[in-house]
Amino acid sequence: MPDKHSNAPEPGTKLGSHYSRCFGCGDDALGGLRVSSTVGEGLSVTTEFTVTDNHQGAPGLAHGGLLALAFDEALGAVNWLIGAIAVTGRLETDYLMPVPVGTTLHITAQCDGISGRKIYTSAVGRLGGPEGEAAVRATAIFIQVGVDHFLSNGRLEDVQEAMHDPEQLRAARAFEVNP
Ligand SMILES: CCCCC/C=C\C/C=C\C/C=C\C/C=C\CCCC(=O)SCCNC(=O)CCNC(=O)[C@H](O)C(C)(C)COP(=O)(O)OP(=O)(O)OC[C@H]1O[C@@H](n2cnc3c(N)ncnc32)[C@H](O)[C@@H]1OP(=O)(O)O
Repeated sequence: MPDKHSNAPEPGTKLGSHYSRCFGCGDDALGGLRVSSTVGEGLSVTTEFTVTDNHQGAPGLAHGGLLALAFDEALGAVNWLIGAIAVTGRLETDYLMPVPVGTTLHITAQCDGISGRKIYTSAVGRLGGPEGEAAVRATAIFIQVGVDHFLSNGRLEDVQEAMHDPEQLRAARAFEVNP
């Protein structure tokens, strides 16, 4: 297990968005999920995702791909706690129960271990409250990358815009990154 980063936020802290145009958590992403994660105990976070009319895959039911997105976001937020910049290498989801429109999925995500650049994470999403029945489970492997991953692969105009966004700089500082 990795150590918690010395500058990791305290339990109960809302992490905010890591990028304002992120379709999972950003305020500037049209139609995005806008989920936010809160630091939990140890190397865990909690994330709530309320399913709306816009998230349907079948009548009245959430689309599995959007649920996977919410989990990608929750699992990715765990990396804040260990101060690692990482991208999703693998994401696996188990859909245990249908998730109806109007319900809130209470996701708890945690770090399970680290090996070289690989960060192993897992999460469960419950309906009806944080102690409710498990509806979705997910595991993911994040791969640690340097900031050059974004600088050399991202679209230049978006990278430049992000570098002038004070919120992005705040997120980058949390990772001791100087963009
Ligand atoms: C402009 C300033 C930006 C500043 C940013 C600042 C802060 C960022 C902050 C915040 C983050 C906070 C929250 C995040 C919330 C949500 C996150 C969403 C994340 C995403 O949504 S992100 C998009 C989807 N994601 C991709 O777009 C990845 C595309 N991909 C690649 O870019 C490469 O593929 C890469 C880099 C993954 C690896 O490439 P590579 O060449 O660097 O490394 P290599 O292949 O050598 O692998 C090294 C070791 O990882 C193992 N490994 C590799 N791939 C694996 C896989 N798929 N499954 C299992 N293990 C895998 C190997 O087996 C080896 O393991 P071993 O060492 O044991 O052999």
